[in-house]
Formats: sequence, C-alpha cells, structure tokens
Amino acid sequence: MLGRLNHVAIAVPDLAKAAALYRDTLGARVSAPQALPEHGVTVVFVELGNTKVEFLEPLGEGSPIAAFLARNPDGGMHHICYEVDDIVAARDRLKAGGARVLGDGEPKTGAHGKPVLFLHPKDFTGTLVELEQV
Ligand SMILES: CC[C@H](C(=O)O)C(=O)SCCNC(=O)CCNC(=O)[C@H](O)C(C)(C)COP(=O)(O)OP(=O)(O)OC[C@H]1O[C@@H](n2cnc3c(N)ncnc32)[C@H](O)[C@@H]1OP(=O)(O)O
Ligand SMILES: [Co+2]
Repeated sequence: MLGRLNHVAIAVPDLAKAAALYRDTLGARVSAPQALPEHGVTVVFVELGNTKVEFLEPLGEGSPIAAFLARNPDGGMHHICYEVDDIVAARDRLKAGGARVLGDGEPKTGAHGKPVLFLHPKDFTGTLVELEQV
C-alpha cells in the first residue's frame, strides 16, 4: 500500500524563525509560506533530494496543532506522510482493519493540491500518519 516518504512534518511556534534556521544555518532550499485555512496551519517546505520537511505553524482558531504545541512549546516532530496510489482504497482497507481515520474520513486537498487523510497516532506506534495520493 505504501509508496515513498513524501514528508516529515515539524510543528513550530515561529515559522519564519524555523525557515531562516534551515535556509541560513543549514543552507537548505526553503519554500515561501503557504496559508491553508481549511487545515488550520501555515506551512513551509524544505526541499531535500529524496523527500521534504514540512514546517507547520498554527493558523486561526481551533488549529489541529494547537494542543500539540501547548504540550511541546519549542516544537517537535508532528507527523509523517506516506504516498499511496489510491487513497480511498487505502482508507477502506485500513478502516476494515480497525484503524481510526481522522475527521469525517473523506480525503481533503493538502498542501500539494493532492488528496490527503490522517490516521490516529494511537493506532500507528504513537505517530500521526498522513497519506497523500500521488
Ligand atoms: C493537509 C495539509 C498539510 C499537508 O501536509 O498537506 C498538513 O500536514 S496539515 C497538518 C495538520 N493537520 C492535522 O494534524 C490533522 C489531523 N490531526 C488531528 O486531527 C489532531 O491533531 C489529532 C486528533 C491527531 C490530535 O488532536 P489533539 O492534539 O487535540 O490531541 P488529543 O488529545 O486528541 O490526542 C490524543 C492522544 O494522541 C496524542 N497525540 C496527539 N497528536 C499527536 C501527534 N502529532 N503525534 C503523536 N501523538 C499525538 C496525544 O498526546 C494524546 O495522547 P495521550 O497519551 O492520550 O495523552
Ligand atoms: Co503534512
């Protein structure tokens, strides 16, 4: 079911500071910030040769990363995103196996304009998993 590692996401309290750290200290290629109101976050991507790092900052009321940042005020690894060929088939197979798909269970459009879904961290060794159809 799983394809490539699309990105590892890090939630941060200050997106500009994180972007500057990776750009200026680590010499990485860093994208412009992208606001995603539907997801309650603003994101920046660090482009690596074989994958990406996604920095997340809360956007608006009720951001899904607000509680995580309250528990981890300096930031921390928030989720891991794997590519799948068919997200609805993957969802149905996972649900049939008892995994919890977050939200209403329907794919939403993610930062790359592709359908995404999230799986509960308690069902995946304590790690929030995002699936992205490529
Ligand atoms: C899609 C756009 C973009 C992209 O890549 O294209 C993004 O990635 S946007 C990313 C932000 N969106 C989401 O994260 C959506 C899915 N997330 C959620 O629905 C919530 O964040 C949820 C349900 C995972 C956690 O909600 P909350 O923080 O309110 O915590 P709970 O009290 O419900 O947590 C229960 C339990 O799980 C532990 N937990 C929570 N978050 C994480 C995490 N990121 N990694 C590992 N574990 C996590 C939390 O500590 C609680 O554990 P407990 O032992 O019960 O204390
Ligand atoms: Co993500």
